[in-house]
Amino acid sequence: MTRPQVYITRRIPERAFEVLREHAEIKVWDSDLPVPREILLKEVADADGLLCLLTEKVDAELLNAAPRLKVVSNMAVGFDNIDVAECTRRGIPVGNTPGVLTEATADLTWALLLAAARRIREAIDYVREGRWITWGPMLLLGQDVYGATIGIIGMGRIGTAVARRAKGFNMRILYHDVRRNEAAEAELGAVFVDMDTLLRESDFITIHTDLNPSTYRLINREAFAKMKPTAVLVNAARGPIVDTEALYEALKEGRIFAAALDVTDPEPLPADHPLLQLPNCMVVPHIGSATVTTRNRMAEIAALNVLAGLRGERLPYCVNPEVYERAAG
Ligand SMILES: NC(=O)C1=CN([C@@H]2O[C@H](COP(=O)(O)OP(=O)(O)OC[C@H]3O[C@@H](n4cnc5c(N)ncnc54)[C@H](O)[C@@H]3O)[C@@H](O)[C@H]2O)C=CC1
Ligand SMILES: O=C(O)C(=O)CO
Repeated sequence: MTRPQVYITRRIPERAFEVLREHAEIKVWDSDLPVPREILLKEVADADGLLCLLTEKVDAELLNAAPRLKVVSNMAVGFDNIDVAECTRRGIPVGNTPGVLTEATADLTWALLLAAARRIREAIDYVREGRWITWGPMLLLGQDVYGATIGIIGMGRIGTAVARRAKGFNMRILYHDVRRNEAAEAELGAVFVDMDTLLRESDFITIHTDLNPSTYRLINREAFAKMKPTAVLVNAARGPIVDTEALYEALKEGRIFAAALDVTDPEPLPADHPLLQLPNCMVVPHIGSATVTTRNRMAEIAALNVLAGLRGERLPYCVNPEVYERAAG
């Protein structure tokens, strides 16, 4: 019997290969850089399963090039790179990797929040550049975190994990979401507010929504105009949720204190991008889930999703479960 073919779009942790090896023929784009689109379109021609990353656009063009595809498995929790409706229309289940990266991403969010509040990037440059002559009463003054107000936009898995850490800093926790999170309200004393209140009252604003039409450029010029001049913005969700030009203006003109970004629009940000020249902006290269354990677990779940899809079983983590209702109906 011929074995199913799986295409993996990047070098990923070995754990994925351990799960799949005895069940499928695996072909991998064995590189740390993304597979060029024209090669991807050729490689999926005989693929039964696709294990891809957030850097690959899975759209009608790709699906047309992959007539045998039975499953698309994203090694990420976010799936805005995938045309899920088109996959569903074609009866293809789509998998993602929720939960296992929640704590790592919340940790990174806090690393960014603290570093931006206390101007750590500027402080490191200051020492490296040999400018550290003495203790300075007015040197590199930042913002207090302990006891401040944090505003969390998107109180899902990661938003809630960020809020848990905020409890340890004795913070007042505000949140906004399209639905109430009563568990977070009960456990953490988080207070549900409208966006305006969150923007006006928060000392720290941190974004944890998925990217969808309602969150695209949610943080725009009008939003920045409502923030405190001492506010710190953190984005570890998706770049396009923040309007980059509006952010640049707000930082440059001192309308907010600082920003720290794990994700950008465009992504990657070119090395000569004006945002990177600003002392009050800190950017890291989308490393929210980048710990050894987390990436191993993401690879494992992504592979288990592929395996289930190849066998015609329900994916352990499926973003379009309606695909099964269609099949049953
Ligand atoms: N920087 C990184 O490396 C990582 C980034 N992410 C991003 O974080 C996102 C969130 O992940 P999870 O917490 O696991 O997802 P989740 O689905 O548990 O939480 C997302 C929350 O956003 C809310 N939401 C959606 N639209 C909204 C709107 N217009 N206004 C307010 N709230 C809205 C949802 O109701 C939900 O509660 C992912 O979709 C992904 O894009 C996730 C992991 C790592
Ligand atoms: O999982 C995601 O959505 C990421 O952004 C990377 O872990």
